Amino acid sequence: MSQAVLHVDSVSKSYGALKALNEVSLSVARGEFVALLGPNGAGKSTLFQLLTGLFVPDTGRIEIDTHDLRRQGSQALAALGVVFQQSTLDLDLTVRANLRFHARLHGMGRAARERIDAELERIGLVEQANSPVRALSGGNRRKVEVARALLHQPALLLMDEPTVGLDPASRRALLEYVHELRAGRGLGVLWATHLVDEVEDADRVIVLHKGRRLAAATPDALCGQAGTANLAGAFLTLTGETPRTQEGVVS
Ligand SMILES: Nc1ncnc2c1ncn2[C@@H]1O[C@H](COP(=O)(O)OP(=O)(O)OP(=O)(O)O)[C@@H](O)[C@H]1O
Repeated sequence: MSQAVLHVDSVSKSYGALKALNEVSLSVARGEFVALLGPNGAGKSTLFQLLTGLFVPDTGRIEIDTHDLRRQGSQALAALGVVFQQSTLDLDLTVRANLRFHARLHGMGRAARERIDAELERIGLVEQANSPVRALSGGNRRKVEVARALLHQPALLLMDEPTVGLDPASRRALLEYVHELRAGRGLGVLWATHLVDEVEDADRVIVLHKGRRLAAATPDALCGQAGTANLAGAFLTLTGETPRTQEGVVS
């Protein structure tokens, strides 16, 4: 496998008596799209909070683009782009102003303007650059968040349930867009979701359940291991929970 842009080694995190993550290990290689599939409460958000440095793991180790998050925090976080579950755009600022604010936070200086123009071009929103974010559709707002996360050219993109609240067409478009980015830029992607149909085209799927990593394999291998015809069946077999898709519960 090519060089890992994310390496999580035996990480645990408890809230009081509740073990939200129990010795979870995983990796993401450069140019790899890894789906983190888990039902509500599996520990996905907790893992993302550890990966973004908001919390510190009780035990275990996290490396981003070969930098230890604990000992080389600035370098590790500089290699990271994040799209959170809840939008963090300022709706009253223009698209460009939102991007400029992020560029300043990353100390991008003169490079910022060129990078902002390049990302606006890529997402096809050059004409909306000076419109307030509030005027954009939900799908386009998400694209602005991805563009923002990529401004400083990270090696790893974290997406925490990024399609929540989007209509089916916008969900598909966002997923396809991130798959293209991964292929075109050699970007490592960790995409957390509770929807099985979002992980079908992933290079690898990691199944997280009640804080434990139950499986990590290609979608085909996962079905093979579970002895099922599709991922929904594999998810049910592995977790005992009813799988969900964009359309709702799989019957
Ligand atoms: N700050 C907290 N204090 C106490 N318990 C928490 C806290 N945050 C999460 N938990 C618990 O830890 C477990 C994992 O939650 P987490 O939010 O990481 O899961 P998740 O997979 O992201 O689920 P969801 O999609 O519902 O957010 C759950 O049982 C949750 O109730």
